Amino acid sequence: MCEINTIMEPLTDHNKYRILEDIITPLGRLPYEKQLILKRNLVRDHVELLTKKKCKHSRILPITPSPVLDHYRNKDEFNVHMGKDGDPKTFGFFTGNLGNNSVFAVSPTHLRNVKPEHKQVLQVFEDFVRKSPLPPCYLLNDGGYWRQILIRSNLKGDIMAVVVVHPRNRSSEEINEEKEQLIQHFKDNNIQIHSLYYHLSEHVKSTEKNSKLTLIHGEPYIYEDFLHSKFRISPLSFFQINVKAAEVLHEELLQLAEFKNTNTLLDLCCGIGTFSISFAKYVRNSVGVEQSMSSLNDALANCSINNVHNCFFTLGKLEERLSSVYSSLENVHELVVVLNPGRSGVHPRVIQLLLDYPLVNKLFYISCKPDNVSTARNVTSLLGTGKKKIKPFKLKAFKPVDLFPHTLHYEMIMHFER
Ligand SMILES: C[S@@+](CC[C@H](N)C(=O)[O-])C[C@H]1O[C@@H](n2cnc3c(N)ncnc32)[C@H](O)[C@@H]1O
Repeated sequence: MCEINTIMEPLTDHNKYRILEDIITPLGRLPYEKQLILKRNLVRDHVELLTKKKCKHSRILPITPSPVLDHYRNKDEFNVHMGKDGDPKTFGFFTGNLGNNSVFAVSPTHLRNVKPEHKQVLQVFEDFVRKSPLPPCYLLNDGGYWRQILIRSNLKGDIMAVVVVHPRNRSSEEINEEKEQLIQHFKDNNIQIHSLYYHLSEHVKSTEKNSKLTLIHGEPYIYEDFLHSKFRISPLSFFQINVKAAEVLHEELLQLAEFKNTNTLLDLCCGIGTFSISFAKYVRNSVGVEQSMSSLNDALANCSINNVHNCFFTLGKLEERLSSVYSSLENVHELVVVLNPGRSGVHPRVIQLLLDYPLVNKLFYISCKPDNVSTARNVTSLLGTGKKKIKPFKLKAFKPVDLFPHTLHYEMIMHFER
């Protein structure tokens, strides 16, 4: 599924790159110091929204800047649509207005947060698709084939690409021929792809559960050096997009958490295990919960790669697994919870389970979208349900970290205790 960036100004072939910059990197023309001042004010607004103006501003710690400003995105999804120049096989971000049927794909060429290597892979892939006799797929029922390319990379420059196509009723011979030609095309253009996958998907949102992902060239994984560990990343696993700033986020959390070697860390929404594994040496043990099989398998592999033996991981949705995780905990003295869900927060049941469990007294809620309504609901519930028997949490501090320079986004660590 792809987001459409709605615009007011009519899009033309001349203004398309500027408009895309204004949408994706709206702060990009300001010096970084000014961007941080603006974000500081944004953080205050969000804190007022989250706490209904009840929080003292002194609890808001200064925003930590990102150590890298440009070309930091290690993952991009480019979808196909009509280009403003009339080319029906244009890959990029969708811009326009669904209401009057004027959606166009605009190439990321001018975006300063996108890596040049990603732009180059995209360009070579788009050339291939434009020469292909197979049509683009804008809608699931339009008979088209080419849909999307997902490009990710590590700091070393290894590239992983996932080409998403709609198989229709094309024969496997025809699809295999397309795959071979694509591999050859990348070689002919001197593009080295470390891992090249093909994803046959008949669904709006292509996931590991609903459709088949096949490695067609190279190695199955890329690896990233992160803090003092090494992390395996599968094509559909979550990994923070700005690696160097994510390291800063982990360091900030480490300072706030003041872990003791008697602590058990509950790493909720643990992804490929970066919190558990990075903090393994500071705590007695940790338990991670994650709903994505691909991320969880990476987390397990990452423990062995890093020789870590005190982290345990369990697969499932938090709202379904948390009670049994509590039951499995043995000799726990002090729990520290790190909850790091996606932009829409967690199910209210998760918050209730956290409130109900007497050993949860220190909790860090990390959000990339603190102004989201569901996140705000999660925070409000943690601060008090109105039920007398349940002790609510207090907010000790807000620590924003800028993971997304030039955009209006940042990560917020919210420190709760009771
Ligand atoms: C923002 S990512 C954070 C991952 C990890 N903490 C990190 O920093 O790399 C959110 C993760 O939560 C997982 N997730 C989202 N909702 C979940 C749920 N209800 N139960 C378990 N995991 C969930 C997603 O699959 C994703 O891997």
